[in-house]
Amino acid sequence: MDLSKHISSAHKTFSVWKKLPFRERQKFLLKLAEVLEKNKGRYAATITSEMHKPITQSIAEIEKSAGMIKFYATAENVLKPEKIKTEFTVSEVHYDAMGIILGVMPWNFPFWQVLRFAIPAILAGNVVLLKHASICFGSGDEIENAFAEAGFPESVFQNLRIGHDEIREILENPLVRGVSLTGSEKAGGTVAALAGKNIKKSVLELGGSDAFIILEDSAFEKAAKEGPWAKLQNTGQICNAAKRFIVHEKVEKDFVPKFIEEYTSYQPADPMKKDTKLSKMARPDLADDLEKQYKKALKNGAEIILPLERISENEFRPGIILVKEGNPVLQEELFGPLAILMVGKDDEDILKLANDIPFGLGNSVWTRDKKRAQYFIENLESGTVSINKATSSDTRLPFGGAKSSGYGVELSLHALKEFTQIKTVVGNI
Ligand SMILES: O=CCCCC(=O)O
Repeated sequence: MDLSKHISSAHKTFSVWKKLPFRERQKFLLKLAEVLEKNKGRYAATITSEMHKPITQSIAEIEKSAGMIKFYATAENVLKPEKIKTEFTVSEVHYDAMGIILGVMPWNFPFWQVLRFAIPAILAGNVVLLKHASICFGSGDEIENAFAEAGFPESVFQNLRIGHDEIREILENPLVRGVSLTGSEKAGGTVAALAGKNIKKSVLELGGSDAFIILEDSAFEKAAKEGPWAKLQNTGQICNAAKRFIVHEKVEKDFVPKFIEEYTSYQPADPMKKDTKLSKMARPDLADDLEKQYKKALKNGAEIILPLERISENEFRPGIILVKEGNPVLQEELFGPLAILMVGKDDEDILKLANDIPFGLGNSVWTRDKKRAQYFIENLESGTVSINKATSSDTRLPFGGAKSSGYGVELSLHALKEFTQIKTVVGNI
């Protein structure tokens, strides 16, 4: 592929797009949201055929994406110049568009992840190149076509059917000013190093192993109902899924049977059927990795609560293991239908278990006691803390990670500033 052709076309468009007023750019977004709503059945079928997500979850992904686009289409312009009081007649902060931004995006939410990065970047006046996961090139094409159908100028958004090797060439091009990556820690480190070498801004949204903490004073029946969904939607392949269920020892006996009952209602089935809640994993090699982690956990003392049963090359009956501190599997992300259960003796112990991992995306705490909730809010090391609800992203609120889960912010009005150049204007005129 002639990358320079795509980059120069993007650059040409950038010089016009960045000059359009914020409100004019927003009008294109409203049309894009309409296109998504109109074509949602087709887009959802593409997602499911490419990465096997149950069809109702693919539809929900398109609906959530359309809602997010509408949020930005009607958002306050937080990028207008800010006046600062000084002794000068003019002192202002401007937020200038940066240029071409590359998105390196994963297969687990083939529309949502791409759009939640691209929309605020584009609304801020940038243009976008996409390197999608190779199993989701069809979704990438659909997104590019959706921009065209909504009437965006050509090359505001381009899907490049390229491999990892071309990322270097793109980031070395001086017209490309930044990169946003959602994916593994390994991919994030590699791409961020390339960006750093070329002095380009990067935003990283990486893995997680979030805790779902159930204290003895909580509405634990509700937690037992929501917990399995928090773990198993998208067949457990979500960065901010609840991956470790840390239960207070005083409620273990009440919580665990209810949790297992709900958990076993998730069994793999045809992803195209409307009542399917769990499906195949995206690729057989990912199922191999999960099975290896399962075996490693057991070898290091984990106990089986529910066995992880492989029933085809990329399909499992979901499993649960009871894991104790020190098991090396706790330092890894389990990206699939295998949950970890841990038991803590008091709040301090539970907090220690929750934080003792390399990641920090979105922990969830269940308690009726405001003081105890406050203790966890202040001390959990993660980008999000959810109280008495499962963690999930919300367009209106910032989304990002702590520690090895990444850096930078997506969603909310904060994301609008991620790919802007702050320009200080000061003096007398
Ligand atoms: O893998 C990360 C997916 C994020 C899903 C969400 O936005 O809730």
